[in-house]
Amino acid sequence: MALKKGQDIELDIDDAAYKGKGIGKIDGLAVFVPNTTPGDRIKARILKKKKSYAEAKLLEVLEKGPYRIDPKCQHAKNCGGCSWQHVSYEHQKEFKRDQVRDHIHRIGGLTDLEVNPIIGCDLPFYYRNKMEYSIGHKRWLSQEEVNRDEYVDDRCFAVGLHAPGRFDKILNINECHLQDPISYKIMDFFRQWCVENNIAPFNRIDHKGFMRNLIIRKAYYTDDLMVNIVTYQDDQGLIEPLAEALLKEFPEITTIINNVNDTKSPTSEGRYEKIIHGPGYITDKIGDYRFNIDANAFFQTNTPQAEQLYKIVKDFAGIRDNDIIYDLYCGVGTLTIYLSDKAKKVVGIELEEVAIRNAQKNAEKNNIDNVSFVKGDMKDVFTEEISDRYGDPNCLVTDPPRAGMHPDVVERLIELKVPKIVYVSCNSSTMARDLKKLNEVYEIQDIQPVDMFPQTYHIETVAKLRLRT
Ligand SMILES: C[S@@+](CC[C@H](N)C(=O)[O-])C[C@H]1O[C@@H](n2cnc3c(N)ncnc32)[C@H](O)[C@@H]1O
Repeated sequence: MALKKGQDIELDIDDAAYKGKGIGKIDGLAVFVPNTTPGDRIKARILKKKKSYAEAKLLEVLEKGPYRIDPKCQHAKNCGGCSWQHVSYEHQKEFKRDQVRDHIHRIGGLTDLEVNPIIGCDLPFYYRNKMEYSIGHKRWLSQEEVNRDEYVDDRCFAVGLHAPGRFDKILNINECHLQDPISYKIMDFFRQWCVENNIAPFNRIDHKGFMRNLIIRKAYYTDDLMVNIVTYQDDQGLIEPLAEALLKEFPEITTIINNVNDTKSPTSEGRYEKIIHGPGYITDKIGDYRFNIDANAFFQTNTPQAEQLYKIVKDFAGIRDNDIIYDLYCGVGTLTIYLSDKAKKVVGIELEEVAIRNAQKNAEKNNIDNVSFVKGDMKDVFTEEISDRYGDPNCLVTDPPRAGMHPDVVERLIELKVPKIVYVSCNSSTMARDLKKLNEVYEIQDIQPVDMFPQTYHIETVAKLRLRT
């Protein structure tokens, strides 16, 4: 049967594909369908047809597969935030491990290597320490509303998450189970207050309006709770009564910030910020170290699981007293600092100026004096010059962004012949590509997936490498 765009089909889902989609086959052609799980029999509509695959949207589950459960959240079907809430957590973990194994074997060519069972999260919900809600003047319609085939007014003060792939439409939510429930309660109160007080949502098309984002950060180990209101103008006459109302309703709030982004750029980081209440930051902990987290600072979003991840990195690094460790792509230096207690010296390298400044502040706050930070693009700064300044590393940790390491950086690692390497990755496909090359010189001894983001398809993987003798 020749499939066509717009055609409705019935399909058995046989496997879980990358990015949380289910996959079934029609006449040998793979069809990818979000919100499905192996064992489901479904009705779906073809959205895209290519030579070697098709993409479809779910219309109806005709028979539920054995892994399917009812999602906790009423928005799960329409929200891009969670792609696997309809799958039991036990099976989410299995699917994630299968994905890592598939990448390591198929892309990395390391077919003899087994992948360890995934380290799951004790808290499969309410684990995020930060939620960034977007505000818009139009809401995303649910599938049911679209199917009703009648006009629905989508204009409103919408607060929630962006609809998948849309910068101008917001899925207007009133619950989200990824952060402590106080987060969506604050969001709900905030929306109601703005509507009652005629505050205009920011319109991303004509760049008019006032409210742009609401960001909530809640520390895991302390009671610190930050509300960061991102606006298009600096108008304290509007912000102050809102802050007062928030503090009256939620006395748990420890700090309120107003970030003013008066540019057209969609970023939630303001050109400047004002502290409306409290110290302007929250404090959280990883291991024995404390970190002050500003409104715009990066911090690992799942605090207890970041600690699990760092413990594995430390274990795979097998640190000795005299080790000089390089921490490539160090971000704000949390891992650099975590690794510093036993090593002689740890050198963090990172592209972003602001992250480097935060890393230095974090080291000072924790009284750590055996760490240094270098700013620059890895492919340009990770050179002999750094070795001349700090000594050749005998242990190296690398935690690149999703794209993996630049080929020049991989080449440099091959040249350097570091005795011990630990590779941390949020994208096992690019990690597998890099490991394939590194395998020429380094033996890949262990692959450990860690689930930092339950309900989503994201997965962290840690690999242990040793120089071949
Ligand atoms: C996955 S994060 C690292 C997180 C960090 N290891 C931690 O545990 O918090 C990747 C980091 O790489 C940085 N980065 C991205 N491209 C880079 C490049 N070309 N050179 C150096 N750093 C880069 C990003 O700014 C980001 O901080």
